[in-house]
Amino acid sequence: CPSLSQAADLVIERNTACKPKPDPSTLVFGKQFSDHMLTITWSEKDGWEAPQIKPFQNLSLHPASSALHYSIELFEGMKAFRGVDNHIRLFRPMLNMARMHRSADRSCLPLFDKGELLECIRKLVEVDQEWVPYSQDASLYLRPTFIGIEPSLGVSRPGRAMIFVILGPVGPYFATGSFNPVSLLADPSFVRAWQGGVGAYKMGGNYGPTIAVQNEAVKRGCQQVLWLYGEQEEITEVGTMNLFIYWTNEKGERELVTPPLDGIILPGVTRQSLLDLARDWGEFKVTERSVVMKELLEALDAGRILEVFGAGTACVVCPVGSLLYKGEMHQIPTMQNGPDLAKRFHKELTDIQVSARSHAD
Ligand SMILES: Cc1ncc(COP(=O)(O)O)c(C=O)c1O
Repeated sequence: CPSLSQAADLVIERNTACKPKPDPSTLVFGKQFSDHMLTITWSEKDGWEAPQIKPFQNLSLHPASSALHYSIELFEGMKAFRGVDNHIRLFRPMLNMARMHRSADRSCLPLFDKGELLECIRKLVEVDQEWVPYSQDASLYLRPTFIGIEPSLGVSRPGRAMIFVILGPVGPYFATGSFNPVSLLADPSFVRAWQGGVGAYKMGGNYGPTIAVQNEAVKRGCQQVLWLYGEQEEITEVGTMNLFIYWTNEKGERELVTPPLDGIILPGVTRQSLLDLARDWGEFKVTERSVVMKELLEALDAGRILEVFGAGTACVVCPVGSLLYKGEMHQIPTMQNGPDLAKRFHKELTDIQVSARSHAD
């Protein structure tokens, strides 16, 4: 980085009109924001400017800004938790910084120092620490965002850019006690990402076009989209979650399978964490490989599927109960085979998030 933005240079302007904090039981994802935000601007000419923490406010952008025209935009999604010991912790944040760095590189946005950015984010969370809910069911969602703000309509590498980070409290994905399986639409006529594309990067441009497909899923009585890929109909990921299948494989072994990081799926922090936990337990085979629709349906028919679930920051783990494929609804026995692996992962991960146990990368 030509001129490194340093956390030590942070300028903090405190908000003198802080808002009342919402009741954690009434939170709706993405609608409430805290009192402060972090901004760091960059220009080709001057490099990174001193990071600023300032009152939460609107951005003022040139209408030709490249983020608005060519989707030169990327983001991250991560959470801060208030632990049982009242300490506030981020969950494996360096994995998010590393993913953000890769997305920046692929977006032709300037590279940044991951450790320094994380320090600025930590400081922001400290300034807004009262926004981290005093509840083990709720958390503070962090949305680091990186945009091209080049004031020019030329389709080229932006000469100006801005990182900003906003925060908002979020409630539990599942209402207390419920862990309801979702239904998925698997329709091969829709494609989210492809080989050589940018599916592995968290760019805004990957998400906007999925909304119409999500609406189609709801129209057909499903809650989420299972994205398939290619002639073989490889199973890739679900909505904004990575996918896991727990089954008895063709050799008769108990196995947890998840699609590989082959450039099509997002390398999820939760995905990595489940793989780490399962390998640590050593109780069943853990495999990263692609599974095609035909294999999944054959295994279902043969009664070999134990559980199917999604994994992501929002829900941690989300059980899948049915699959609508070519007009036929297939039931998946997740949560019916006990002991439930999805539930065990959910408990283990949420316990780590609110405890003083290691959060090491
Ligand atoms: C497309 C997609 N896949 C998977 C995930 C899960 O990633 P993570 O566990 O890092 O939240 C997300 C959410 O960020 C996502 O948007």
